[in-house]
Amino acid sequence: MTRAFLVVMDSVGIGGAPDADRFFNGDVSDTGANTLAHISQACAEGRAEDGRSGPLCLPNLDALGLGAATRLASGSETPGLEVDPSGRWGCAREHSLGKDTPSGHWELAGLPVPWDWHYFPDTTPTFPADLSRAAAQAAGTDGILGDCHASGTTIIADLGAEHMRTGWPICYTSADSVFQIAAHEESFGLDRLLDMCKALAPRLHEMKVGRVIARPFTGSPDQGFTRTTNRKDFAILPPAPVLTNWVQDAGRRVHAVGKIGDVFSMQGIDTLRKGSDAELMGHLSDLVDQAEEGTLTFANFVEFDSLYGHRRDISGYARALEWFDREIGLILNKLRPGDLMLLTADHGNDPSWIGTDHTREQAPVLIAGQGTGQIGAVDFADVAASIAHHLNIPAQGPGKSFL
Ligand SMILES: O=P(O)(O)O[C@H]1O[C@H](CO)[C@@H](O)[C@H]1O
Ligand SMILES: [Mn+2]
Ligand SMILES: [Mn+2]
Repeated sequence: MTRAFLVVMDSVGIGGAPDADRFFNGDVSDTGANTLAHISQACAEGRAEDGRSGPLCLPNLDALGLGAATRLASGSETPGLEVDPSGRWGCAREHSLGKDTPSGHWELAGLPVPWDWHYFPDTTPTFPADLSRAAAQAAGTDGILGDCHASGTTIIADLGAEHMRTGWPICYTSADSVFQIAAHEESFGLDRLLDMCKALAPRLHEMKVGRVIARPFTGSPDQGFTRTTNRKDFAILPPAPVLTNWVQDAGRRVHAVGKIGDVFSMQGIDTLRKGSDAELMGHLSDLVDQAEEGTLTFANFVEFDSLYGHRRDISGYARALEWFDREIGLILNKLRPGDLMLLTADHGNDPSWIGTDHTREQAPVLIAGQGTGQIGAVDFADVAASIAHHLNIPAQGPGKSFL
């Protein structure tokens, strides 16, 4: 028996999506977006010097094949990431029609999304009137604030004071299929916000809106407002069994780390560990020490995306990558013979790109513990099939093992 560790570096895309021209940030298509390559180029050119300096330094990820995978996916230069890989490596493309977290994770788990998500138009108001009324009713207020496309940090800066004065929840969306509700943890109440999201979720899921997301924040008009880590996503249930179910159905256990619990609505998950990315790294390290033979550990590190990609903060994204590289190096050293650790991403979020939304890109596939060599260009669903193959359990869906 062996163990598998599937680690999603949220939004660490490597460019080259063949269908990028069908995805947009505002009016601009995602053709040419490349999260990793553009960060490495900015670092090499001295354009990412805030809290760090010089060329992007990712020796552990590059040794696994990150630079090589980026060049394979997109042909882009990756200054600073130039070694010959000693891991198994390749790039993966997504087929689902969304470029968000559920689409990416479900497809990596073997289930390309079989429907078109519902998106709200980039108009104000963005929500149909009956939905806004239902949201106000769920909050017990006379109305809602926002009702538009927005960046989550900008909208609480703009509307946080009015929210505290009126008590009305701030409802907004993005280029993703999401209904987000921001509310103050104390003045509005965290439990009340979570109850409101839970009450609205079935109606939105019925419309094929992928997620209702609680976005609690703290602070004051004088001091400014800050989001807390009590974010919670209420996602549509996957419509068919996914990797986590396959593993459980074979009598094995599944350990989830981070937002994996929310993304799969806890389907097929035995244990869940949450926290900041720094805390999640500790949980992943503990699981490498303790996870039982035959188990799957499935982790997501979200802060690349939430703190830096959406905020278009190149230096911050580079710092996060360099931190992750140092930490994962320590964990890779602890893998046991036969273990597999596969690092990948669910979509891109190029911090040098226009707008604040995700970017359609290919994902890296970096495999530790299973020898050296190129796996080439594969599909997201092949990741699930390969992990099932490694664990010696039956797979479902369209994926084919590259191991
Ligand atoms: O700007 P914030 O609130 O971080 O929102 C971002 O987070 C959402 C869910 O991951 C995305 O759809 C994007 O809009
Ligand atoms: Mn994501
Ligand atoms: Mn995101």
